[in-house]
Amino acid sequence: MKEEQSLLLLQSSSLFAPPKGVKLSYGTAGFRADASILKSTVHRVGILTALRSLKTRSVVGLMITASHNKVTDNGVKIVDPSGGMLSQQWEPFADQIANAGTPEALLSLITEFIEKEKIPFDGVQRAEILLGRDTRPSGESLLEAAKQGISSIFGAMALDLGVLTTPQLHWMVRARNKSMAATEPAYFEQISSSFRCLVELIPNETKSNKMDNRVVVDGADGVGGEKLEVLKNMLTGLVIEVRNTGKGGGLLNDGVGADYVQKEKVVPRGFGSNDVGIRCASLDGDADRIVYFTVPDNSSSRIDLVDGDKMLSLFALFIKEQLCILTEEGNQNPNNNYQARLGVVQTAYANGASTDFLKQLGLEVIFTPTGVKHLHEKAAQFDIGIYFEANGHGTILFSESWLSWLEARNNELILVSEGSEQQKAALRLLSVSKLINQAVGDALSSLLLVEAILQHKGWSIHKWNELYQDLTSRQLKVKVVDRTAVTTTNAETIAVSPPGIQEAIDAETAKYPKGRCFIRPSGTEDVIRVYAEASTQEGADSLANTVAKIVDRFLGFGSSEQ
Ligand SMILES: CC(=O)N[C@H]1[C@@H](OP(=O)(O)O)O[C@H](CO)[C@@H](O)[C@@H]1O
Ligand SMILES: [Mg+2]
Repeated sequence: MKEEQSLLLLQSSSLFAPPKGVKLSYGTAGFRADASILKSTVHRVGILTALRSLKTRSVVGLMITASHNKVTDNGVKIVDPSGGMLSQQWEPFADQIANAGTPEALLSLITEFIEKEKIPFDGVQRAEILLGRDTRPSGESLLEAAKQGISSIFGAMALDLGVLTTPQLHWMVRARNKSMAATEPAYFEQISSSFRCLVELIPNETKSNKMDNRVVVDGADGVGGEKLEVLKNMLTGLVIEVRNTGKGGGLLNDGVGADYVQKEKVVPRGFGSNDVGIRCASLDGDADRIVYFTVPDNSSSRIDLVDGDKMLSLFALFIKEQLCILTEEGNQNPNNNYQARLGVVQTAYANGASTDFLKQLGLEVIFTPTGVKHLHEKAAQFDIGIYFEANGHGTILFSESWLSWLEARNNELILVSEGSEQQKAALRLLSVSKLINQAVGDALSSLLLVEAILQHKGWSIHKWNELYQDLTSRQLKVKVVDRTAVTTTNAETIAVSPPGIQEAIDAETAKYPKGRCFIRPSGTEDVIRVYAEASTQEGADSLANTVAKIVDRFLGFGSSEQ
Protein backbone atom coordinates (compact mmCIF):
# COMPACT_ATOMS: atom_id res chain seq x y z
CA MET A 1 0.00 0.00 0.00
CA LYS A 2 1.34 3.44 -0.91
CA GLU A 3 2.28 5.74 1.94
CA GLU A 4 -0.29 8.42 1.02
CA GLN A 5 -2.97 5.75 1.15
CA SER A 6 -1.89 4.57 4.61
CA LEU A 7 -1.83 8.15 5.87
CA LEU A 8 -5.28 8.81 4.48
CA LEU A 9 -6.68 5.71 6.21
CA LEU A 10 -5.05 6.65 9.52
CA GLN A 11 -6.25 10.23 9.29
CA SER A 12 -9.81 9.31 8.42
CA SER A 13 -10.04 6.57 11.08
CA SER A 14 -8.72 8.82 13.82
CA LEU A 15 -11.93 10.85 13.45
CA PHE A 16 -14.05 7.75 14.27
CA ALA A 17 -12.98 6.23 17.57
CA PRO A 18 -14.72 2.91 18.34
CA PRO A 19 -16.89 2.72 21.48
CA LYS A 20 -15.08 1.33 24.52
CA GLY A 21 -15.92 -2.11 25.85
CA VAL A 22 -18.30 -3.05 23.02
CA LYS A 23 -17.70 -6.07 20.81
CA LEU A 24 -19.71 -6.10 17.61
CA SER A 25 -20.25 -8.97 15.24
CA TYR A 26 -21.52 -9.19 11.65
CA GLY A 27 -24.63 -11.17 12.58
CA THR A 28 -27.67 -12.53 10.75
CA ALA A 29 -28.03 -9.25 8.87
CA GLY A 30 -24.87 -7.17 9.28
CA PHE A 31 -23.91 -5.05 12.29
CA ARG A 32 -26.72 -3.82 14.51
CA ALA A 33 -26.65 -1.84 17.75
CA ASP A 34 -27.87 1.33 19.37
CA ALA A 35 -27.31 4.01 16.69
CA SER A 36 -25.28 6.17 19.09
CA ILE A 37 -22.34 3.73 19.11
CA LEU A 38 -22.26 2.83 15.41
CA LYS A 39 -20.34 5.65 13.69
CA SER A 40 -16.92 4.00 13.77
CA THR A 41 -18.41 0.66 12.70
CA VAL A 42 -20.15 2.22 9.73
CA HIS A 43 -17.01 4.15 8.78
CA ARG A 44 -15.05 0.91 8.79
CA VAL A 45 -17.73 -0.93 6.84
CA GLY A 46 -17.39 1.90 4.30
CA ILE A 47 -13.70 0.97 3.93
CA LEU A 48 -14.56 -2.72 3.74
CA THR A 49 -17.19 -2.09 1.05
CA ALA A 50 -14.62 -0.27 -1.08
CA LEU A 51 -12.25 -3.24 -0.67
CA ARG A 52 -15.04 -5.64 -1.66
CA SER A 53 -15.71 -3.60 -4.78
CA LEU A 54 -12.00 -3.67 -5.70
CA LYS A 55 -11.74 -7.39 -5.06
CA THR A 56 -14.79 -8.27 -7.15
CA ARG A 57 -14.12 -5.53 -9.74
CA SER A 58 -17.83 -4.78 -9.52
CA VAL A 59 -20.30 -2.38 -8.00
CA VAL A 60 -21.32 -3.25 -4.44
CA GLY A 61 -23.85 -1.75 -2.02
CA LEU A 62 -23.97 -0.46 1.54
CA MET A 63 -27.28 -0.23 3.35
CA ILE A 64 -27.94 1.58 6.63
CA THR A 65 -30.88 -0.07 8.38
CA ALA A 66 -31.91 -1.95 11.50
CA SER A 67 -35.02 -3.38 9.84
CA HIS A 68 -37.58 -4.41 12.49
CA ASN A 69 -35.51 -3.25 15.48
CA LYS A 70 -36.55 -0.22 17.49
CA VAL A 71 -36.10 3.23 16.00
CA THR A 72 -33.10 4.10 18.20
CA ASP A 73 -31.14 1.14 16.83
CA ASN A 74 -29.45 1.18 13.48
CA GLY A 75 -27.24 -1.10 11.44
CA VAL A 76 -25.13 -1.54 8.35
CA LYS A 77 -24.75 -4.32 5.83
CA ILE A 78 -22.95 -4.91 2.58
CA VAL A 79 -24.59 -5.99 -0.67
CA ASP A 80 -22.43 -8.22 -2.89
CA PRO A 81 -22.24 -7.70 -6.69
CA SER A 82 -24.86 -10.40 -7.31
CA GLY A 83 -27.32 -8.36 -5.23
CA GLY A 84 -27.09 -10.93 -2.42
CA MET A 85 -25.59 -10.62 1.04
CA LEU A 86 -21.85 -10.18 1.66
CA SER A 87 -19.94 -13.42 1.08
CA GLN A 88 -19.73 -15.22 4.42
CA GLN A 89 -15.99 -15.66 3.91
CA TRP A 90 -15.54 -11.95 4.54
CA GLU A 91 -17.60 -11.82 7.74
CA PRO A 92 -14.72 -12.69 10.12
CA PHE A 93 -12.70 -9.82 8.63
CA ALA A 94 -15.68 -7.49 9.06
CA ASP A 95 -15.70 -8.47 12.76
CA GLN A 96 -11.99 -7.90 13.12
CA ILE A 97 -11.94 -4.43 11.63
CA ALA A 98 -15.09 -3.34 13.46
CA ASN A 99 -13.41 -4.23 16.75
CA ALA A 100 -9.88 -2.93 16.06
CA GLY A 101 -8.92 -0.63 18.93
CA THR A 102 -6.74 2.03 17.29
CA PRO A 103 -6.32 3.47 13.78
CA GLU A 104 -2.89 1.78 13.64
CA ALA A 105 -4.36 -1.63 14.53
CA LEU A 106 -7.02 -1.07 11.88
CA LEU A 107 -4.43 -0.15 9.25
CA SER A 108 -2.36 -3.23 9.94
CA LEU A 109 -5.42 -5.50 9.67
CA ILE A 110 -6.37 -3.89 6.37
CA THR A 111 -2.84 -4.17 4.98
CA GLU A 112 -2.68 -7.84 5.90
CA PHE A 113 -6.10 -8.54 4.44
CA ILE A 114 -5.32 -6.81 1.14
CA GLU A 115 -2.31 -9.07 0.74
CA LYS A 116 -4.09 -12.24 1.81
CA GLU A 117 -7.06 -11.64 -0.47
CA LYS A 118 -4.87 -10.28 -3.30
CA ILE A 119 -7.08 -7.23 -3.61
CA PRO A 120 -6.03 -5.17 -6.65
CA PHE A 121 -4.76 -2.05 -4.96
CA ASP A 122 -2.85 -0.37 -7.73
CA GLY A 123 -4.88 2.82 -8.08
CA VAL A 124 -6.04 1.73 -11.56
CA GLN A 125 -9.04 -0.29 -10.44
CA ARG A 126 -11.74 1.99 -8.92
CA ALA A 127 -14.19 1.01 -6.22
CA GLU A 128 -17.84 1.92 -6.83
CA ILE A 129 -20.49 1.74 -4.14
CA LEU A 130 -24.24 2.38 -4.10
CA LEU A 131 -25.53 3.69 -0.77
CA GLY A 132 -29.01 3.52 0.71
CA ARG A 133 -30.67 4.04 4.08
CA ASP A 134 -34.04 3.52 5.70
CA THR A 135 -36.03 6.32 7.36
CA ARG A 136 -34.34 6.18 10.80
CA PRO A 137 -33.34 9.65 12.02
CA SER A 138 -29.78 8.42 12.69
CA GLY A 139 -29.46 7.26 9.05
CA GLU A 140 -28.18 10.48 7.56
CA SER A 141 -25.20 10.95 9.88
CA LEU A 142 -24.29 7.26 9.68
CA LEU A 143 -24.38 7.46 5.91
CA GLU A 144 -21.97 10.38 6.15
CA ALA A 145 -19.61 8.17 8.21
CA ALA A 146 -19.87 5.49 5.51
CA LYS A 147 -18.99 8.04 2.82
CA GLN A 148 -15.92 9.13 4.75
CA GLY A 149 -14.84 5.51 5.13
CA ILE A 150 -15.26 4.96 1.40
CA SER A 151 -13.36 8.11 0.46
CA SER A 152 -10.43 7.02 2.60
CA ILE A 153 -9.68 4.58 -0.23
CA PHE A 154 -8.17 6.51 -3.15
CA GLY A 155 -10.37 6.73 -6.19
CA ALA A 156 -13.42 5.07 -4.55
CA MET A 157 -16.74 6.49 -5.67
CA ALA A 158 -19.94 6.44 -3.63
CA LEU A 159 -23.33 7.09 -5.16
CA ASP A 160 -25.85 8.13 -2.49
CA LEU A 161 -29.32 6.87 -3.49
CA GLY A 162 -30.98 8.28 -0.37
CA VAL A 163 -33.92 6.60 1.34
CA LEU A 164 -34.61 3.15 -0.13
CA THR A 165 -36.04 -0.16 0.99
CA THR A 166 -33.30 -2.74 1.56
CA PRO A 167 -34.49 -4.87 -1.40
CA GLN A 168 -34.49 -1.84 -3.71
CA LEU A 169 -30.79 -1.34 -3.03
CA HIS A 170 -30.07 -5.05 -3.57
CA TRP A 171 -32.06 -4.94 -6.83
CA MET A 172 -30.14 -1.88 -8.03
CA VAL A 173 -26.71 -3.37 -7.25
CA ARG A 174 -27.65 -6.48 -9.20
CA ALA A 175 -29.06 -4.44 -12.08
CA ARG A 176 -25.99 -2.19 -12.21
CA ASN A 177 -23.67 -5.17 -12.51
CA LYS A 178 -25.78 -6.53 -15.35
CA SER A 179 -25.53 -3.17 -17.12
CA MET A 180 -29.25 -2.61 -16.71
CA ALA A 181 -30.93 0.60 -15.52
CA ALA A 182 -30.36 0.72 -11.77
CA THR A 183 -32.77 3.44 -10.72
CA GLU A 184 -35.87 3.54 -8.57
CA PRO A 185 -38.15 4.32 -11.56
CA ALA A 186 -36.69 1.27 -13.36
CA TYR A 187 -37.43 -0.88 -10.30
CA PHE A 188 -41.02 0.34 -10.07
CA GLU A 189 -41.51 -0.04 -13.80
CA GLN A 190 -40.27 -3.65 -13.81
CA ILE A 191 -42.41 -4.83 -10.95
CA SER A 192 -45.55 -2.94 -11.94
CA SER A 193 -45.39 -4.08 -15.59
CA SER A 194 -44.85 -7.73 -14.69
CA PHE A 195 -47.76 -7.50 -12.24
CA ARG A 196 -49.93 -6.07 -15.06
CA CYS A 197 -48.85 -8.92 -17.30
CA LEU A 198 -49.90 -11.52 -14.69
CA VAL A 199 -53.26 -9.81 -14.24
CA GLU A 200 -53.86 -9.77 -18.01
CA LEU A 201 -53.26 -13.53 -18.03
CA ILE A 202 -55.92 -14.31 -15.42
CA PRO A 203 -58.25 -17.02 -16.77
CA ASN A 204 -61.70 -15.78 -17.85
CA GLU A 205 -63.44 -18.16 -15.41
CA THR A 206 -61.88 -16.48 -12.39
CA LYS A 207 -62.03 -12.98 -13.88
CA SER A 208 -65.78 -13.13 -13.57
CA ASN A 209 -65.50 -13.99 -9.84
CA LYS A 210 -66.28 -10.76 -8.10
CA MET A 211 -63.26 -10.90 -5.90
CA ASP A 212 -62.31 -8.13 -3.48
CA ASN A 213 -59.35 -6.36 -5.07
CA ARG A 214 -58.56 -4.22 -2.05
CA VAL A 215 -55.72 -4.83 0.38
CA VAL A 216 -54.85 -2.69 3.40
CA VAL A 217 -51.13 -2.49 4.17
CA ASP A 218 -49.40 -1.50 7.42
CA GLY A 219 -46.20 0.31 6.37
CA ALA A 220 -44.62 -0.04 9.88
CA ASP A 221 -44.13 3.76 9.80
CA GLY A 222 -41.05 3.11 7.72
CA VAL A 223 -39.68 3.29 4.21
CA GLY A 224 -41.97 0.58 2.79
CA GLY A 225 -45.15 2.59 3.32
CA GLU A 226 -43.60 5.59 1.61
CA LYS A 227 -42.53 3.57 -1.44
CA LEU A 228 -45.81 1.69 -1.66
CA GLU A 229 -47.62 5.03 -1.94
CA VAL A 230 -45.70 5.57 -5.20
CA LEU A 231 -46.02 2.03 -6.50
CA LYS A 232 -49.75 1.72 -5.90
CA ASN A 233 -50.47 4.49 -8.41
CA MET A 234 -48.75 2.51 -11.15
CA LEU A 235 -51.07 -0.50 -10.78
CA THR A 236 -54.44 -1.32 -12.24
CA GLY A 237 -56.88 -3.90 -10.93
CA LEU A 238 -55.62 -3.60 -7.37
CA VAL A 239 -56.53 -1.05 -4.72
CA ILE A 240 -53.88 -0.62 -2.02
CA GLU A 241 -54.65 1.40 1.09
CA VAL A 242 -51.50 2.19 3.05
CA ARG A 243 -51.61 2.88 6.78
CA ASN A 244 -48.72 3.74 9.10
CA THR A 245 -46.88 5.46 6.26
CA GLY A 246 -44.55 7.30 8.62
CA LYS A 247 -46.12 10.61 7.65
CA GLY A 248 -48.67 10.68 10.47
CA GLY A 249 -46.12 10.97 13.30
CA GLY A 250 -46.22 7.26 14.25
CA LEU A 251 -43.01 5.74 15.56
CA LEU A 252 -41.20 3.19 13.36
CA ASN A 253 -41.88 -0.44 14.37
CA ASP A 254 -43.70 0.67 17.51
CA GLY A 255 -46.71 -1.63 17.81
CA VAL A 256 -46.65 -1.95 14.02
CA GLY A 257 -44.85 -3.90 11.32
CA ALA A 258 -44.40 -7.48 10.17
CA ASP A 259 -42.18 -8.59 13.06
CA TYR A 260 -44.63 -7.33 15.68
CA VAL A 261 -47.63 -8.82 13.92
CA GLN A 262 -45.97 -12.19 13.33
CA LYS A 263 -44.48 -12.57 16.78
CA GLU A 264 -47.28 -11.06 18.92
CA LYS A 265 -50.19 -12.14 16.71
CA VAL A 266 -52.19 -9.01 17.51
CA VAL A 267 -53.51 -6.14 15.33
CA PRO A 268 -50.98 -3.41 14.59
CA ARG A 269 -51.69 0.21 15.49
CA GLY A 270 -54.19 1.80 13.10
CA PHE A 271 -56.15 -1.43 12.55
CA GLY A 272 -59.16 -2.59 14.49
CA SER A 273 -62.79 -3.52 14.57
CA ASN A 274 -63.60 -1.76 11.28
CA ASP A 275 -61.27 -4.13 9.49
CA VAL A 276 -62.92 -7.43 10.41
CA GLY A 277 -62.56 -9.93 7.54
CA ILE A 278 -60.56 -7.59 5.29
CA ARG A 279 -57.30 -8.69 3.61
CA CYS A 280 -54.49 -6.92 5.49
CA ALA A 281 -50.70 -7.08 5.28
CA SER A 282 -47.82 -5.73 7.30
CA LEU A 283 -44.34 -4.71 6.09
CA ASP A 284 -41.27 -4.53 8.31
CA GLY A 285 -39.09 -1.44 8.87
CA ASP A 286 -36.99 -1.82 5.72
CA ALA A 287 -39.63 -3.62 3.64
CA ASP A 288 -37.88 -6.90 3.06
CA ARG A 289 -40.54 -8.84 4.98
CA ILE A 290 -44.29 -9.07 4.71
CA VAL A 291 -46.98 -11.08 6.46
CA TYR A 292 -50.72 -11.09 5.81
CA PHE A 293 -53.43 -11.18 8.42
CA THR A 294 -57.13 -10.75 9.04
CA VAL A 295 -59.01 -9.41 12.03
CA PRO A 296 -61.40 -12.29 12.80
CA ASP A 297 -63.79 -10.46 15.14
CA ASN A 298 -64.12 -7.16 16.91
CA SER A 299 -64.09 -8.49 20.43
CA SER A 300 -60.31 -8.80 20.85
CA SER A 301 -57.04 -7.61 19.34
CA ARG A 302 -56.21 -11.11 18.12
CA ILE A 303 -55.46 -11.70 14.43
CA ASP A 304 -55.44 -14.67 12.10
CA LEU A 305 -51.89 -14.68 10.80
CA VAL A 306 -51.01 -15.70 7.24
CA ASP A 307 -47.24 -15.94 7.48
CA GLY A 308 -44.20 -16.51 5.28
CA ASP A 309 -44.79 -20.27 5.26
CA LYS A 310 -48.27 -19.75 3.76
CA MET A 311 -46.82 -17.37 1.21
CA LEU A 312 -44.22 -19.98 0.30
CA SER A 313 -46.96 -22.58 -0.02
CA LEU A 314 -49.10 -20.34 -2.24
CA PHE A 315 -46.14 -19.55 -4.50
CA ALA A 316 -45.08 -23.21 -4.66
CA LEU A 317 -48.60 -24.28 -5.61
CA PHE A 318 -48.88 -21.67 -8.36
CA ILE A 319 -45.44 -22.35 -9.83
CA LYS A 320 -46.07 -26.09 -9.78
CA GLU A 321 -49.40 -25.64 -11.56
CA GLN A 322 -47.85 -23.46 -14.25
CA LEU A 323 -44.97 -25.91 -14.73
CA CYS A 324 -47.49 -28.74 -15.17
CA ILE A 325 -49.40 -26.80 -17.84
CA LEU A 326 -46.17 -25.89 -19.59
CA THR A 327 -44.91 -29.45 -19.89
CA GLU A 328 -48.15 -31.37 -20.32
CA GLU A 329 -50.18 -32.85 -23.28
CA GLY A 330 -48.94 -33.33 -26.78
CA ASN A 331 -45.48 -32.40 -25.69
CA GLN A 332 -43.47 -35.45 -26.68
CA ASN A 333 -40.37 -33.69 -27.88
CA PRO A 334 -37.86 -33.90 -25.00
CA ASN A 335 -36.29 -30.59 -26.10
CA ASN A 336 -39.58 -28.92 -25.32
CA ASN A 337 -39.82 -30.60 -22.00
CA TYR A 338 -37.09 -29.33 -19.72
CA GLN A 339 -38.34 -30.51 -16.31
CA ALA A 340 -37.36 -27.71 -13.98
CA ARG A 341 -35.99 -28.78 -10.61
CA LEU A 342 -38.28 -27.03 -8.17
CA GLY A 343 -37.26 -26.92 -4.52
CA VAL A 344 -38.17 -25.08 -1.35
CA VAL A 345 -36.00 -23.91 1.53
CA GLN A 346 -37.16 -23.29 5.09
CA THR A 347 -35.70 -22.80 8.56
CA ALA A 348 -36.51 -24.46 11.88
CA TYR A 349 -39.02 -21.65 12.49
CA ALA A 350 -41.22 -22.94 9.64
CA ASN A 351 -44.50 -24.23 10.98
CA GLY A 352 -44.45 -28.04 10.94
CA ALA A 353 -47.79 -28.08 9.09
CA SER A 354 -46.31 -26.08 6.22
CA THR A 355 -43.46 -28.56 5.79
CA ASP A 356 -45.96 -31.44 5.67
CA PHE A 357 -48.05 -29.55 3.10
CA LEU A 358 -45.04 -28.87 0.86
CA LYS A 359 -43.86 -32.46 1.05
CA GLN A 360 -47.35 -33.65 0.14
CA LEU A 361 -47.12 -31.45 -2.95
CA GLY A 362 -44.16 -33.64 -3.86
CA LEU A 363 -41.58 -30.92 -3.33
CA GLU A 364 -38.04 -31.22 -2.11
CA VAL A 365 -37.77 -29.32 1.21
CA ILE A 366 -34.36 -28.27 2.54
CA PHE A 367 -33.60 -26.72 5.95
CA THR A 368 -30.90 -24.14 6.71
CA PRO A 369 -29.95 -21.99 9.69
CA THR A 370 -31.81 -18.68 10.18
CA GLY A 371 -30.91 -15.71 8.00
CA VAL A 372 -31.66 -15.29 4.33
CA LYS A 373 -28.02 -15.58 3.35
CA HIS A 374 -28.29 -19.29 4.17
CA LEU A 375 -31.66 -19.85 2.52
CA HIS A 376 -30.71 -17.91 -0.60
CA GLU A 377 -27.58 -19.97 -1.15
CA LYS A 378 -29.55 -23.23 -1.06
CA ALA A 379 -32.42 -21.95 -3.19
CA ALA A 380 -29.94 -20.90 -5.88
CA GLN A 381 -29.08 -24.57 -6.40
CA PHE A 382 -32.47 -25.32 -7.99
CA ASP A 383 -33.83 -24.25 -11.39
CA ILE A 384 -36.60 -22.66 -9.37
CA GLY A 385 -35.84 -22.31 -5.67
CA ILE A 386 -38.43 -20.81 -3.34
CA TYR A 387 -37.32 -19.75 0.11
CA PHE A 388 -39.15 -18.06 2.95
CA GLU A 389 -38.60 -17.53 6.61
CA ALA A 390 -41.79 -17.86 8.65
CA ASN A 391 -41.51 -14.14 9.36
CA GLY A 392 -42.21 -13.31 5.71
CA HIS A 393 -38.72 -12.82 4.32
CA GLY A 394 -38.12 -14.70 1.10
CA THR A 395 -38.26 -14.85 -2.65
CA ILE A 396 -38.21 -17.18 -5.66
CA LEU A 397 -34.94 -17.66 -7.53
CA PHE A 398 -34.85 -18.72 -11.17
CA SER A 399 -31.62 -20.13 -12.60
CA GLU A 400 -30.20 -18.31 -15.63
CA SER A 401 -30.10 -21.54 -17.62
CA TRP A 402 -33.73 -22.43 -17.00
CA LEU A 403 -34.83 -18.87 -17.72
CA SER A 404 -33.08 -18.86 -21.08
CA TRP A 405 -34.74 -22.16 -21.95
CA LEU A 406 -38.08 -20.65 -20.88
CA GLU A 407 -37.56 -17.51 -23.00
CA ALA A 408 -36.76 -19.66 -26.03
CA ARG A 409 -39.71 -21.97 -25.36
CA ASN A 410 -42.06 -19.02 -25.03
CA ASN A 411 -40.86 -17.63 -28.38
CA GLU A 412 -41.43 -21.01 -30.03
CA LEU A 413 -44.90 -21.28 -28.55
CA ILE A 414 -45.75 -17.79 -29.77
CA LEU A 415 -44.97 -18.99 -33.30
CA VAL A 416 -46.94 -22.23 -33.15
CA SER A 417 -49.71 -21.57 -30.65
CA GLU A 418 -49.83 -17.99 -29.43
CA GLY A 419 -52.42 -17.60 -26.68
CA SER A 420 -52.50 -21.35 -25.93
CA GLU A 421 -52.58 -22.48 -22.31
CA GLN A 422 -48.97 -23.57 -22.60
CA GLN A 423 -47.81 -20.24 -23.93
CA LYS A 424 -49.73 -18.42 -21.21
CA ALA A 425 -48.07 -20.60 -18.57
CA ALA A 426 -44.64 -19.79 -20.02
CA LEU A 427 -45.43 -16.09 -19.99
CA ARG A 428 -46.75 -16.25 -16.43
CA LEU A 429 -43.54 -17.89 -15.22
CA LEU A 430 -41.45 -15.31 -17.06
CA SER A 431 -43.51 -12.54 -15.46
CA VAL A 432 -43.06 -14.04 -12.00
CA SER A 433 -39.28 -14.07 -12.54
CA LYS A 434 -39.40 -10.36 -13.33
CA LEU A 435 -41.85 -9.41 -10.61
CA ILE A 436 -40.24 -11.24 -7.73
CA ASN A 437 -36.91 -9.76 -6.63
CA GLN A 438 -34.05 -12.01 -7.82
CA ALA A 439 -31.55 -10.41 -5.45
CA VAL A 440 -33.24 -10.79 -2.06
CA GLY A 441 -36.62 -11.12 -0.31
CA ASP A 442 -38.74 -8.06 -1.06
CA ALA A 443 -42.02 -7.19 0.66
CA LEU A 444 -43.28 -5.05 -2.23
CA SER A 445 -42.75 -7.68 -4.91
CA SER A 446 -44.06 -10.45 -2.63
CA LEU A 447 -47.19 -8.36 -2.00
CA LEU A 448 -47.86 -8.00 -5.71
CA LEU A 449 -47.22 -11.67 -6.40
CA VAL A 450 -49.62 -12.76 -3.65
CA GLU A 451 -52.24 -10.36 -5.00
CA ALA A 452 -51.78 -11.57 -8.59
CA ILE A 453 -52.04 -15.25 -7.57
CA LEU A 454 -55.12 -14.70 -5.40
CA GLN A 455 -56.79 -12.92 -8.32
CA HIS A 456 -55.67 -15.67 -10.69
CA LYS A 457 -57.22 -18.33 -8.48
CA GLY A 458 -60.22 -16.22 -7.47
CA TRP A 459 -59.31 -16.92 -3.84
CA SER A 460 -60.07 -14.88 -0.75
CA ILE A 461 -57.45 -14.66 2.00
CA HIS A 462 -59.57 -17.14 3.97
CA LYS A 463 -59.44 -19.70 1.20
CA TRP A 464 -55.67 -19.21 0.99
CA ASN A 465 -55.33 -19.57 4.75
CA GLU A 466 -57.15 -22.90 4.57
CA LEU A 467 -54.37 -24.52 2.50
CA TYR A 468 -53.39 -26.14 5.79
CA GLN A 469 -53.98 -25.51 9.46
CA ASP A 470 -50.96 -24.12 11.32
CA LEU A 471 -49.75 -26.01 14.36
CA THR A 472 -50.03 -23.67 17.33
CA SER A 473 -46.72 -22.09 18.27
CA ARG A 474 -45.11 -19.58 20.61
CA GLN A 475 -41.89 -17.59 20.40
CA LEU A 476 -40.15 -15.99 23.38
CA LYS A 477 -36.92 -14.10 23.98
CA VAL A 478 -34.73 -14.55 27.04
CA LYS A 479 -32.07 -12.05 28.15
CA VAL A 480 -28.94 -13.87 29.27
CA VAL A 481 -25.45 -12.94 30.41
CA ASP A 482 -23.72 -14.17 27.25
CA ARG A 483 -25.79 -15.40 24.34
CA THR A 484 -22.76 -16.86 22.56
CA ALA A 485 -22.74 -19.57 25.23
CA VAL A 486 -25.45 -21.28 23.16
CA THR A 487 -24.17 -23.05 20.07
CA THR A 488 -26.34 -25.19 17.82
CA THR A 489 -26.24 -27.81 15.11
CA ASN A 490 -28.60 -29.50 12.66
CA ALA A 491 -30.05 -26.28 11.17
CA GLU A 492 -30.21 -24.86 14.69
CA THR A 493 -32.62 -27.48 16.01
CA ILE A 494 -30.16 -28.93 18.57
CA ALA A 495 -28.25 -26.97 21.22
CA VAL A 496 -24.73 -28.36 21.55
CA SER A 497 -23.75 -26.07 24.42
CA PRO A 498 -24.12 -25.41 27.28
CA PRO A 499 -23.87 -29.11 28.10
CA GLY A 500 -27.08 -30.66 29.35
CA ILE A 501 -29.45 -27.98 28.07
CA GLN A 502 -30.66 -29.99 25.06
CA GLU A 503 -31.47 -32.99 27.28
CA ALA A 504 -33.51 -30.71 29.55
CA ILE A 505 -35.37 -29.28 26.52
CA ASP A 506 -36.01 -32.77 25.11
CA ALA A 507 -37.41 -34.01 28.42
CA GLU A 508 -39.84 -31.10 28.52
CA THR A 509 -40.84 -31.35 24.84
CA ALA A 510 -41.68 -35.04 25.22
CA LYS A 511 -44.54 -34.09 27.57
CA TYR A 512 -46.53 -32.35 24.78
CA PRO A 513 -48.43 -33.99 21.92
CA LYS A 514 -46.86 -32.79 18.64
CA GLY A 515 -44.29 -30.94 20.76
CA ARG A 516 -41.27 -29.38 19.03
CA CYS A 517 -38.96 -26.87 20.63
CA PHE A 518 -35.54 -25.33 20.04
CA ILE A 519 -33.39 -22.44 21.22
CA ARG A 520 -30.76 -20.35 19.46
CA PRO A 521 -28.91 -17.09 20.01
CA SER A 522 -30.39 -14.22 17.99
CA GLY A 523 -28.06 -12.69 15.43
CA THR A 524 -29.78 -9.31 15.58
CA GLU A 525 -30.69 -8.84 19.25
CA ASP A 526 -28.91 -9.61 22.50
CA VAL A 527 -31.25 -12.49 23.42
CA ILE A 528 -31.76 -16.23 23.20
CA ARG A 529 -34.85 -17.08 21.16
CA VAL A 530 -37.16 -19.91 22.20
CA TYR A 531 -39.55 -21.50 19.68
CA ALA A 532 -42.18 -24.05 20.68
CA GLU A 533 -44.90 -25.89 18.79
CA ALA A 534 -47.58 -28.13 20.24
CA SER A 535 -51.06 -29.38 19.38
CA THR A 536 -52.76 -26.63 21.45
CA GLN A 537 -51.96 -22.97 22.08
CA GLU A 538 -51.87 -23.61 25.84
CA GLY A 539 -49.38 -26.42 25.22
CA ALA A 540 -47.15 -24.27 22.99
CA ASP A 541 -47.27 -21.41 25.51
CA SER A 542 -46.48 -23.65 28.42
CA LEU A 543 -43.64 -25.47 26.59
CA ALA A 544 -42.07 -22.13 25.52
CA ASN A 545 -42.37 -20.73 29.04
CA THR A 546 -40.83 -23.78 30.68
CA VAL A 547 -37.96 -23.86 28.21
CA ALA A 548 -37.41 -20.10 28.73
CA LYS A 549 -37.00 -20.91 32.42
CA ILE A 550 -34.52 -23.66 31.56
CA VAL A 551 -32.52 -21.16 29.50
CA ASP A 552 -32.58 -18.75 32.40
CA ARG A 553 -31.46 -21.45 34.80
CA PHE A 554 -28.48 -22.41 32.61
CA LEU A 555 -27.49 -18.96 31.36
CA GLY A 556 -29.49 -16.22 33.00
CA PHE A 557 -28.46 -13.48 35.35
CA GLY A 558 -29.64 -15.61 38.26
CA SER A 559 -27.24 -18.42 37.33
CA SER A 560 -24.27 -16.10 36.92
CA GLU A 561 -24.58 -14.98 40.51
CA GLN A 562 -24.46 -18.49 41.90
C1 LIG B 1 -36.85 -15.70 14.45
C2 LIG B 1 -36.68 -14.61 13.49
O1 LIG B 1 -37.65 -14.08 12.97
N1 LIG B 1 -35.40 -14.23 13.23
C3 LIG B 1 -35.08 -13.16 12.30
C4 LIG B 1 -34.07 -12.22 12.90
O2 LIG B 1 -32.88 -12.92 13.12
P1 LIG B 1 -32.36 -13.40 14.55
O3 LIG B 1 -30.99 -13.94 14.27
O4 LIG B 1 -33.32 -14.41 15.00
O5 LIG B 1 -32.39 -12.19 15.43
O6 LIG B 1 -33.79 -11.17 11.96
C5 LIG B 1 -33.19 -11.64 10.74
C6 LIG B 1 -32.91 -10.43 9.87
O7 LIG B 1 -34.07 -9.75 9.52
C7 LIG B 1 -34.13 -12.63 10.06
O8 LIG B 1 -33.51 -13.14 8.92
C8 LIG B 1 -34.49 -13.74 11.03
O9 LIG B 1 -35.43 -14.61 10.47
MG1 LIG C 1 -36.12 -6.34 7.39
